[in-house]
Amino acid sequence: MKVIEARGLRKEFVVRVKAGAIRRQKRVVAAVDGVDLAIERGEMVGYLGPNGAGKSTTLKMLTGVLMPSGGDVRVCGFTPVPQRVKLARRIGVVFGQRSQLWWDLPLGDSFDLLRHIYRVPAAEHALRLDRCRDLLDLDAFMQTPVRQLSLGQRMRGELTAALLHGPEILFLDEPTIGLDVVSKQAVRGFLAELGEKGDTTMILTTHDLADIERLCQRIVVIDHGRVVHDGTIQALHDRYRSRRRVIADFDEPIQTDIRLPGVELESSTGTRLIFAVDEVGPLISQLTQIGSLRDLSIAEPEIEDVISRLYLSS
Ligand SMILES: Nc1ncnc2c1ncn2[C@@H]1O[C@H](COP(=O)(O)OP(=O)(O)OP(=O)(O)O)[C@@H](O)[C@H]1O
Repeated sequence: MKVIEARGLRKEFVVRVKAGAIRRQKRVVAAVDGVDLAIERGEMVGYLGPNGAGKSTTLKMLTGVLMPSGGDVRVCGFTPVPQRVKLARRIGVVFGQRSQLWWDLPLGDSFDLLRHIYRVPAAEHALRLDRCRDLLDLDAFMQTPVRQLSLGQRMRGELTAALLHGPEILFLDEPTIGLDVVSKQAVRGFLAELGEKGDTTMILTTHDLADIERLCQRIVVIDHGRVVHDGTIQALHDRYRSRRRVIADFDEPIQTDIRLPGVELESSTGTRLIFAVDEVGPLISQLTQIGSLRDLSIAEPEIEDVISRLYLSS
């Protein structure tokens, strides 16, 4: 069952641009320019794109914060802006840059208030909160006013706040931005576990590709407001012919003129040779013949490489 369906989704903004020394002219820019999106229940989708590509604007339209300029959109069967109140009960939102907590109240009091706002039965609320307290280690700062929390603590609080009413879809805009390594791992681990249960759909924007590798089976890449890729990470590697790297270290400085189909020498620095390869086997048998091999490692293609190539080419 599809929980998000968008066809030709579009958002235009009117901006003022310089036209001469003093004069400013109005110009219409399409931040989102005809996006089609169909997301099934339980999917975890990474929504990627360079700065200004239109990611946040899309999420704002899907969550009922912004009115689209064109196209059709349904989320959980609702049209987001006119049915925003009904939709709010079915979705959870975490915008890394903004808070849904009460700054002056202890974190735990924000959770109580949210229970009343969403009218969640006490037992259900307690069950979900217990789980978050446990998995996100909240106990040490439940009584701390939100304004005194560190960013990592606050983000764990934000995630909890977004989940207490049991949403079907979780929208996450940069959920790990600015977090240290440990907090990032805690947040990713928590989201991965939530995703594995299969009843929460997640759509997440991030510039941290480790989030995507850990969490998303599918990625949608947007640039200049248009979708330029929609599929698995593997499909992206296939499309851009991402190749594995073979790193060979020799006991003595070495030069080689190995020529094999699908093998390219990327760098040669003294005792180290680095190759980009389609197939590892034939190269390795040649390497063992040309010198005394000290160490050999094979690196899988980096998602960063392929995404940056995609941004550059679109
Ligand atoms: N309220 C607004 N008024 C005018 N232009 C806007 C407004 N909001 C966004 N834009 C423009 O729309 C485009 C898309 O912005 P958006 O915030 O959706 O990008 P993004 O992909 O989320 O970027 P980032 O990765 O930097 O957060 C940008 O060019 C931005 O300047």
